[in-house]
Amino acid sequence: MRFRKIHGAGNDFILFTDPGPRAGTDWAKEAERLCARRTGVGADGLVVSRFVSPTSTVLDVDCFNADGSTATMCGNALRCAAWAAQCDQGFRTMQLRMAGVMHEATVDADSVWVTADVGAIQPRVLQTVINGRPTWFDSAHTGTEHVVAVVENVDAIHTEVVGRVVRHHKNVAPLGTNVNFVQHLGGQALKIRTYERGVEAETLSCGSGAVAAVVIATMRGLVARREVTVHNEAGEPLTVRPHDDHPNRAAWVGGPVTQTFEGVLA
Ligand SMILES: N[C@H](CCC[C@H](N)C(=O)O)C(=O)O
Repeated sequence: MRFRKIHGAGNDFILFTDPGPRAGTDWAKEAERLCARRTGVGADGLVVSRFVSPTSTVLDVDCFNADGSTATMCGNALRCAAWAAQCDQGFRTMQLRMAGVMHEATVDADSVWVTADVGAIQPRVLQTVINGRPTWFDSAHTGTEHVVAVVENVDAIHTEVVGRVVRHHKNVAPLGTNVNFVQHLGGQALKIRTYERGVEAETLSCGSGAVAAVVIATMRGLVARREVTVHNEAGEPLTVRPHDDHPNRAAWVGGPVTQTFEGVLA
């Protein structure tokens, strides 16, 4: 079976495009096996993308985290699936359905954009001590669970240590959460580090996390409600801007997509 190894601004995936019916495939188990960095292909997640019909521009996209859990939303996986569809079929705009939610996508020369729904926001959902300082996290649902702490310097944080504690905090049980640390760089620019649930590690970028960061930074008055650049560990920033038709309920997130290689499973 052929696959693409592809990343959206450093968030890397094993992507299967139109893999046929494959009725017996346990994709969750395959995600765990193939995402393993040493014994598999290595990735943050496994993505299966299928056109709903041969003539349609609608794709069904399933995303599994490296631990086999299902991601209800993954902005970077959607961006990678849209890039691949453009590459294979030539469509520049399409719709992508993930976990029953429809997303729009646009493929430009150097960026791939997808929409993320913005749901409930809960200020001060939990507090923990970071480097001796009590720090609040706000939550923002952007298709999946995210909490965001605004800090002075994201580079001073032991992301994996704090991320793991917050991810399991009783106030976000039983689902847990993705954990974002955000620094305001001034103007319309943020810097982010994300600990991802399901990968159980820091990833180099996170689309829905970038949207959550912008939602919280806007709520706190740090940035204005227009385009924001979100710098990440990959050094490949994502751009987040409000959706033109319903700016309070959805955002576009865009940035680079890179195919690293294609392969055939043994
Ligand atoms: N990296 C993803 C989010 C994955 C979410 C996943 N970790 C979960 O909540 O299950 C993104 O680009 O939006």
